[in-house]
Amino acid sequence: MTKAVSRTDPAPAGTPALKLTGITKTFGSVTAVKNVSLEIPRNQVIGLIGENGAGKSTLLKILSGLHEPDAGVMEVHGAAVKFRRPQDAVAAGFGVVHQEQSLLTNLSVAENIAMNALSSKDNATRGGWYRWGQLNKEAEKILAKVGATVDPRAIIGDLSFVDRQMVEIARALRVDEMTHTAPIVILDEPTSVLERNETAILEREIAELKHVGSVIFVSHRLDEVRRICDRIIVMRSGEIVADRATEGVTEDELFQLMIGHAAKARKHEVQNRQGGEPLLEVSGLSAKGQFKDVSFAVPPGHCLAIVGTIGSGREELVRALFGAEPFDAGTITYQGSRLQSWSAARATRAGIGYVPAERKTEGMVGGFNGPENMAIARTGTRKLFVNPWRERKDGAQWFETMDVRPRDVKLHLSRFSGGNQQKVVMAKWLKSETLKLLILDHPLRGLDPGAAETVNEKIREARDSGTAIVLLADTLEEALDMGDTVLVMRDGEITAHFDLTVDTPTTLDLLEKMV
Ligand SMILES: Nc1ncnc2c1ncn2[C@@H]1O[C@H](COP(=O)(O)OP(=O)(O)OP(=O)(O)O)[C@@H](O)[C@H]1O
Repeated sequence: MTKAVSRTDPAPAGTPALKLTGITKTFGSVTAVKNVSLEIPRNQVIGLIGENGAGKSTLLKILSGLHEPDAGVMEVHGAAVKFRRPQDAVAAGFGVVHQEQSLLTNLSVAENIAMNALSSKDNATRGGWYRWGQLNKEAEKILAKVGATVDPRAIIGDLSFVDRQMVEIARALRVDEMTHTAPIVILDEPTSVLERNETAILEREIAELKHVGSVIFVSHRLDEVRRICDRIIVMRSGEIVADRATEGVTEDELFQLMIGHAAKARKHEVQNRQGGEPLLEVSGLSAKGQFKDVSFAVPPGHCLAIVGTIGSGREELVRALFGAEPFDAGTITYQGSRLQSWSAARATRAGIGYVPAERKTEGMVGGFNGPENMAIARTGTRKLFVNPWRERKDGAQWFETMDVRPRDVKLHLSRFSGGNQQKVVMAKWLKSETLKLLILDHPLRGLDPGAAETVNEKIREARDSGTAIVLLADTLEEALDMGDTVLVMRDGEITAHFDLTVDTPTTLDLLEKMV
């Protein structure tokens, strides 16, 4: 049961929007959130950071009514609350924007925004009929509040990714209209799938949000957290280890607070790895409406980074290289042979690995444990004849190498934090002895800076031992750091090709060719 809090019954001035005292949540032997106490005032943007598995998602799930804490007290605008289901959290004024977008792409903006309300009784319907005029008007009002200029009648599927994200935020804010409570908006890595230039737009909008309510912002990008947030809370092993005003705290300090030791920045030195027969050669490759006339070559032991905004066609291109999507003109030559009929199963048999961005749906099986996931055979099923003891021993070694936490090889992958799942998906490919080409679609997405460095190190090791890498990086800095060559794509075409052994482009040079 949730005690309703309303603007007509305001809490005394200075009462925090949210107060947690001694919140604890345990799963079996793991205490994911340990005795957490914090206060969030109205009209502040709070950053929540921590390593993979630090307990951020669990805390957010408690705030959004998905988990009940084992102990502790939650107060919203001065009143104690207990959330048993997500609707209780919505009724108390919590709006959540999850990591993965949850909009229905075939419905309009207004319909999606209203959906938050349609499950509860409000004035969106009368006598069972939706009042479209009213829904559109309300959507327009809420969108204006977040400064978005999206047409409420537009179909979600036609919008850019950033616009969709704005609709997600507007929808989260809908709780304000429903409950007349200053909302507490939770943004769980809302920028992790955005390119830097798109992030800038969202950053401005988030800064605006604090005039309406309070914001809890989770991100692994420390520079972004520093720019957007007034205060930064650091979690480590389920506990709050620091709560700092943003002013005067540096990225290095934040990093140290998160992991407990100093960063080991290591700049990638581009060596001249050119030369030798290309392992992969793409010539005039086209797929209608996705990419056009794409040509490049990748020798063994070479990393090709491809940058571009959403809609540049680079995701579709790499999926075509892996045989997961068709192409209708041009040629792919691999190990000297022109590919005739190509499929993901053939690609895998030929030593090509692919780590998809959508790892939850394509990269892992949540109901298998870590070693089982790493042993998944090419067809997506487990091998028929496995030695379970070996599988587990091998898995345990990779858990160590990739620093997967917890080191529990029996635990189903669905029970791991997002970042730790990503490490297992990466290990699955990196451990393959027959790997010749590794295609990585946003391999660092969701990883904390320490884990990202570990994964990059493993990618470099694979490259140095002769594996060719095609990388869709999360950031331009990452593309420049990891790539030997950088290709820029815009609207399906290659707009620039930088050979980093001779060219020294800046992120701005890349950006110019992207937009
Ligand atoms: N349903 C569950 N069952 C068992 N253990 C869980 C469950 N959910 C989370 N955990 C464990 O709780 C700990 C905290 O996980 P949580 O997902 O909150 O981390 P996080 O900080 O959000 O990490 P990330 O940045 O990787 O998303 C981890 O050790 C995780 O394995």
